[in-house]
Amino acid sequence: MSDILNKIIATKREEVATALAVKPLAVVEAEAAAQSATRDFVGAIRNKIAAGRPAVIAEIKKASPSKGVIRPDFRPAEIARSYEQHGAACLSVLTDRHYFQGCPEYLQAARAACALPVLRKDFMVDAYQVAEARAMGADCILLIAAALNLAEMQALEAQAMGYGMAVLVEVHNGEELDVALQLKTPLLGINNRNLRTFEVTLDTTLGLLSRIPDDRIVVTESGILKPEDVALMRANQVETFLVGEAFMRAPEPGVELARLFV
Ligand SMILES: O=C(O)c1ccccc1NCC(=O)[C@H](O)[C@H](O)COP(=O)(O)O
Repeated sequence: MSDILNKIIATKREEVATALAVKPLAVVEAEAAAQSATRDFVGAIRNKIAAGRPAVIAEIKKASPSKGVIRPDFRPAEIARSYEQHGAACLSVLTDRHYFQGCPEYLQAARAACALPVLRKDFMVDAYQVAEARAMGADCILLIAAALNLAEMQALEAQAMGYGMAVLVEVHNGEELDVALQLKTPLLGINNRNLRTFEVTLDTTLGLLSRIPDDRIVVTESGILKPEDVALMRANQVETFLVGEAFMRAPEPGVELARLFV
């Protein structure tokens, strides 16, 4: 249990146990079922690509384990509006409190401020969190292959899809990719950041590309900082991007989105 990903996963299991004692799963499931319809996360990405534009999943995060506080003056609703105004396809909102200084209320505020579909960016280890994600309004969840086995991912994927949510499955190496490709979701994220060492290289995406079937949408995640990074990915037919830090450090995040993705 020494690396950060293992620590985060251990914290998540504790959080679920605590939450279950306060609010039973059946109650959260009822809240999830009472939510209004999901927004089409995959459709929003496909529409951008069909229009010849890169599809940007624009992240809203205050802090991270590798970078500390990134955006001290943090206003999720304003950021969401700025992203929408400047052409984001979707949002990704950190809801983890302990490591990212996020919370469910940030997701709710961001989603209420715009019409974009929203990913609950958190570390899913239990069915309880999937129900919670829908109950807070999320349109998509993240499954990290480094943190789950195939049976766990399949069960969480089926549950999410049962709620009408999309699933972004995330890998960092070929072994994880082999497992992830057994899921149904078309959204295949390649995280350029090693979540155990924090090392970031875009070669991670480039190295796995040839192994991904054409029916998947590759999402390159982390470390996209400048127009040259975007150009490199697009030259390799990667058209979907998950970007956080570069936008979060800019005075107006949407303006930076437009600058990076000209
Ligand atoms: O970013 C971290 O420090 C981190 C540590 C442990 C687990 C996950 C972590 N980050 C999540 C992400 O991968 C990023 O938020 C996302 O891909 C955006 O990356 P960036 O554009 O580099 O902010």
